[in-house]
Amino acid sequence: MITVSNLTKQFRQTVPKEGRFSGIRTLLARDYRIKNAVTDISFSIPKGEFVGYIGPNGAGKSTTIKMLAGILHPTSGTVRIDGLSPHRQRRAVARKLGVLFGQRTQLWWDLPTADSFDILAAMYGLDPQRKKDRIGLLTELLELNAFMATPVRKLSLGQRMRADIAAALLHDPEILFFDEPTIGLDVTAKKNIRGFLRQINRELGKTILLTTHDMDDIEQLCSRVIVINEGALSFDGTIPELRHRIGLPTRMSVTYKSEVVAIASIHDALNIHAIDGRTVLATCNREKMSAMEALRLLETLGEIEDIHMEEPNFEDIVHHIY
Ligand SMILES: Nc1ncnc2c1ncn2[C@@H]1O[C@H](COP(=O)(O)OP(=O)(O)OP(=O)(O)O)[C@@H](O)[C@H]1O
Repeated sequence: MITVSNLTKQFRQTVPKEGRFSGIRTLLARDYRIKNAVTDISFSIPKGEFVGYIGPNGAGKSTTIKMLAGILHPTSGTVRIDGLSPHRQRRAVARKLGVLFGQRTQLWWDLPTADSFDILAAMYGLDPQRKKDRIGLLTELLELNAFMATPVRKLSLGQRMRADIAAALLHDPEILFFDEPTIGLDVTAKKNIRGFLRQINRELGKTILLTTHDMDDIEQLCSRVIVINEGALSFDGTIPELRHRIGLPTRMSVTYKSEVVAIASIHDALNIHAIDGRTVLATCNREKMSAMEALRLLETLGEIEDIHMEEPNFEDIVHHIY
């Protein structure tokens, strides 16, 4: 459904001047440098998949999305959406795509929310019955009823995001690009938005590419994650595969019934980090040793009263790949 082959985007950036009147001199200067925002990335996304597209600030995520949506033209390489070029067949591709940029709204700020849907429906050429059906379905799905008559500028951020998601879905596109749909939301609003995104993928069968800095979004929603770093693709696979690749150890805190005698090491895959009276802090490499084996070895140090195990969290794993 989405095929990206050797995609590259370079920007020409002005080299800033230093010293007196640097602002004006930079404006007048003709010195440029080439910035490789996206370098030779390839991936394909089949219909119905929910893919997280992540990377640190400035990694090239928005630049990629803009090329996928036909807003930017690649320096080299190709993008195909159902076999079509987003840049050359922009209109046909626009019918297949819904795009949301969480930091900006595509709704009309001073108009009631419903009026924005009317304008968008006219732009997409929806006939009156189709428009009624689509707005009815999306109002129910995204719980928009309470604020359809409210001007967009008066909506809470969570309401505005729901209205923007509805706007992206109005023409019933097959593919959705969501760029930071949970940015700035409180925990409850985030949970709600995640619920809607899950429904849009699972119940409406839409293909979703999600960009976010919130790793809970990725962990809770995406079956696959693509990581981009300094413009280059650094990982493409499932979350368990990413955990396996980074292989961070499991942390264990063990409390014994009596004080533990200091010991340097028990096994290569089981590191003892600290012993404090009756408590031992250890890490276990789960690639090399099961939790049961670790427990058996820890039992050789004394009678265990309590044990607390902490799997590496997804944020730490991602931090290692960035
Ligand atoms: N129009 C432009 N002209 C020049 N450089 C640009 C332009 N757009 C983006 N860049 C540069 O390309 C790089 C990638 O930017 P991009 O916005 O794609 O990153 P991002 O991964 O979306 O970052 P963030 O998470 O901060 O939104 C950055 O170094 C950015 O400064």
